[in-house]
Amino acid sequence: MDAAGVRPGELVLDVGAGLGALTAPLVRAGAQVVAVELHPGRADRLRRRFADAPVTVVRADAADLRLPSRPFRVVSSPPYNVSTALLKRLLAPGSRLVSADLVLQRAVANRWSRGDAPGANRWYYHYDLSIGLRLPRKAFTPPPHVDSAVLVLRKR
Ligand SMILES: C[S@@+](CC[C@H](N)C(=O)[O-])C[C@H]1O[C@@H](n2cnc3c(N)ncnc32)[C@H](O)[C@@H]1O
Repeated sequence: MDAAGVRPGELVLDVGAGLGALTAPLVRAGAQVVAVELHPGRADRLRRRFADAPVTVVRADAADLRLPSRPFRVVSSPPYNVSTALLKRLLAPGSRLVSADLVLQRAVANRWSRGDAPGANRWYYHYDLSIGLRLPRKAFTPPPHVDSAVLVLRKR
């Protein structure tokens, strides 16, 4: 969250919002948040938890996301199995994405930051991609089988 540098009033998507671990600090930073969550029970809990906050909860598949028509940022820890589909969607022509800070499987984040992802060369004209915080598996409960890292995208 600190590294993302979200400012008050910015529109931020939290994709795979879970129970709101990132949604809550985004609200504290003053963001207008769209929390996307596929699981119906978690989406309901998010709605209840953020009923009085500037949070819109959308029950949707991250791989099939409708993007905002105005500039937006993404701060998210999405499910690993939709990482590639989500990145392609965020970087598709016409996207108003300004920046993204995504917790991904480290190998996937490294591949994208090296420009070694399918069709990746296209977006290097428009975005800088780099590796941010490295997160060991023990940073999560329960620990996954792989390490993670934040893939940082910034529009040039
Ligand atoms: C890795 S957890 C992250 C939860 C929370 N953001 C956090 O940092 O603790 C991913 C979340 O994505 C949700 N999810 C799984 N598949 C999804 C999909 N296809 N679209 C949207 N959300 C999905 C899961 O239900 C889960 O809550």
